[in-house]
Amino acid sequence: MELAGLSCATAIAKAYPVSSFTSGLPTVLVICGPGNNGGDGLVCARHLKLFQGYEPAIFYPKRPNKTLFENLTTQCQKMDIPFLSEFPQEAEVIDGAYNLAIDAIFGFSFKGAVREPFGSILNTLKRITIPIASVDIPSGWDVEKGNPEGLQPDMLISLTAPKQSAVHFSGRYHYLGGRFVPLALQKKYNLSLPDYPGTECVHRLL
Ligand SMILES: NC(=O)C1=CN([C@@H]2O[C@H](COP(=O)(O)OP(=O)(O)OC[C@H]3O[C@@H](n4cnc5c(N)ncnc54)[C@H](O)[C@@H]3O)[C@@H](O)[C@H]2O)[C@@H](O)CC1
Ligand SMILES: [K+]
Repeated sequence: MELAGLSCATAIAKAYPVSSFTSGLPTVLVICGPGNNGGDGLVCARHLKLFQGYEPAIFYPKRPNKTLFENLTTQCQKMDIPFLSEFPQEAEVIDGAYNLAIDAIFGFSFKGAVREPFGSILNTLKRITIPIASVDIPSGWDVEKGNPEGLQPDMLISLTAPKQSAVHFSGRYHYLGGRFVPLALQKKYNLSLPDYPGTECVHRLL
C-alpha cells in the first residue's frame, strides 16, 4: 500500500506539477473509500504533502476499524492534512476550493449498486469541472466492463497491472504504478508488464 500510494502521488506530480496550477494554492481533494483503495488514497495524500507545494485535504467518511487504516489516518493528521467533516454537496464549491480531485473510493473489489454516502459523492464528482485522478479504477466502474454512465476521470493510475476496464478510459493521462511484482508472479500469471525506466515507480502508458 505504501508503494501503491507513492506511485499515485508520483504519477500525479508528473501529470499535474505544482507549477501547472495557475489559480491560487495547489489544493487537492482526496476522497477515500472504506477499503484498500481508500488506504492508497491516504498514503498518496501524505506523499503529496511531502512533495513540497501540494495542499491535500481528505474526505474519509467510512473508516474501517483496523490498525492499518487508523495508523494511516494518524500519520496524515500529524502532518496537518485536514480531514473534511462533510462532503461539499455543490460541485461549484469543490471547483472553487480545489484544483484537482483524487478518487480513491473504490478499486477492484467494488460490486453491485453504490451504497450511500458514496452514491451522492459520486454524483457530485460527476459534475465537477476540475480534473479527477482515479486510483486503480474509476470508482463505480465494473472492473471488467467499466461504466459509461460513471465517472470519466482525466487521469488513471493503474496499480500492479491495468484492469480490463482500462480500455474504456478516455482521459489524458494513464500511468502504471506499483513496481513490486516479482518476476515469478509475472510469469505465473503471464503478465507482460512494461519496463519501468531507471528507478522510477511509475510508467506512463498514455
Ligand atoms: N491486493 C493487491 O494486490 C493490491 C491492492 N491495491 C489496492 O487495493 C484495492 C482493492 O482493495 P479492496 O479489496 O480492499 O477493495 P476496494 O477498496 O476496491 O473496496 C472495498 C470496499 O468497498 C466497499 N464496497 C464494495 N462495493 C460497494 C458498493 N456497491 N457500495 C458501497 N460500498 C461498496 C466494500 O464494503 C469494502 O469496504 C485496489 O483497487 C488497489 O487500489 C493496491 O494497493 C496494490 C496491490
Ligand atoms: K478509485
